[in-house]
Amino acid sequence: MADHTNSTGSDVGDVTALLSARGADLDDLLARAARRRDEHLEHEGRPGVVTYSPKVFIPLTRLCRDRCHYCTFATVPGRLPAAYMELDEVLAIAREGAEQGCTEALFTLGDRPEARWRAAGEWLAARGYSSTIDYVRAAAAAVLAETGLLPHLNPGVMTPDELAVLRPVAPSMGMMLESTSTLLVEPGGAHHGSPDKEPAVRLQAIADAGRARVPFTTGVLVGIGETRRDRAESLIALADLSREYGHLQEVIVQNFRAKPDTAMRGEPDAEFDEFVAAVAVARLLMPLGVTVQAPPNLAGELGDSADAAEDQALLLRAGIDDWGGVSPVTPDHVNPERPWPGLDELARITAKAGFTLRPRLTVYPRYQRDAGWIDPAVAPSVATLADADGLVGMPVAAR
Ligand SMILES: O=c1nc2n(C[C@H](O)[C@H](O)[C@H](O)CO)c3cc(O)ccc3cc-2c(=O)[nH]1
Ligand SMILES: C[C@H]1O[C@@H](n2cnc3c(N)ncnc32)[C@H](O)[C@@H]1O
Ligand code: MET
Ligand code: SF4
Repeated sequence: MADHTNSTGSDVGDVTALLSARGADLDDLLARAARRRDEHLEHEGRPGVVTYSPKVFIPLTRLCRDRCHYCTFATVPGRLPAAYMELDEVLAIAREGAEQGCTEALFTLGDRPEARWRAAGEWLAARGYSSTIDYVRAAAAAVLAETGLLPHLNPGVMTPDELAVLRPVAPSMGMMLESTSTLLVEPGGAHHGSPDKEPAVRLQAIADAGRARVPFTTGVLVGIGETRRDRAESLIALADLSREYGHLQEVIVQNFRAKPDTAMRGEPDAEFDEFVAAVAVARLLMPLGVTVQAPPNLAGELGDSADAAEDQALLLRAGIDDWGGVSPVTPDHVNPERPWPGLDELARITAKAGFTLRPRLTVYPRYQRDAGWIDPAVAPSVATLADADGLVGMPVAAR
């Protein structure tokens, strides 16, 4: 096999060419991707169904040892009331989510802040936690026990030991690959100063999650300075990991949106056609059974709901089958300037494209059906929320 051909036979050059499709070629690409999505939904036993996860967002800590140039989430101790949220604050958000019909508690946080910030280490030590991951475990266990919401853990790079510790308190976890580009870690690149964004480290962590049999969410961030070829390599790498371990339940294709207070504030947002082509290529490369997700709140010009609706329709044409977590309670703390569309609006746009919008759990139906994916300690919590299809049954508050 030639160097440029990966193990599953996708040629990096061919995939790169697909990513540059425009005009009639882009229309063809989208049509192929849409057919593949329909085949995927048929394969999963839910034809015509596009999903979302009703969630609350729990930003357990906004301190981080990394310095991604696009990120507005990470900050310094002086700008925060405390290094971490207290357990009662976490539970208050989860309880409100339960009342509003949410089934997911998304824990998204900075990577290993205690390695950089004294305030983080002190906060943890004062409460008897040995690390951020140790506190994530405690907070997820409390949410599960007190509210029934299912934790989806997105704490950055996890070691095999950490995956093992977290598995009993969460039916699913995730971490974006972002990109396989090593250039981004060099001076001037978006990942310079972010040791956890080293591509080899991230690929290893995703493989480790597969070996630990954790239903896993990953994806790529489009428009952070990577080339089309990098993007092709990134998506091929994810398809390969999916084939090897079977743990990739969903691949997120997320478009970079410049934030005012970040190093990349002056960079243009990802061009939408460029992004949509990446969504379609992700769909064509992933094995059947892998969901392709794009967030609805990063579509369209800020504040222009007609434009957002147009972009969302384009994402459905490009083969997505899921909108990710959408919250009636909390903002998207990663993209705080971008509010969630209302669920009625999202259902309308989804219906206009010919699909039914349905809520799902953090862990997809096939991982509930197949043995060995969900830890016995958390399986009853999943079963309580799931309907016969493995999607959301009754809202938590109604139980
Ligand atoms: O609201 C957000 N949710 C994000 N999610 C959550 C996602 O929308 C859902 O929680 C998952 O689909 C699980 O249901 C992520 C989850 C991951 O595992 C990895 C990355 C992300 C990124 C975001 C994000 O930027 N904003
Ligand atoms: C949680 C995930 O959010 C994504 N993320 C972080 N910052 C931005 C941004 N400015 N625009 C879009 N996505 C972003 C990264 O992919 C990260 O892994
Ligand atoms: C706001 S990013 C949240 C998760 C983690 N810090 C990562 O980048 O992977
Ligand atoms: S994107 Fe994640 S890892 Fe990077 S600085 Fe922000 S919180 Fe830290």
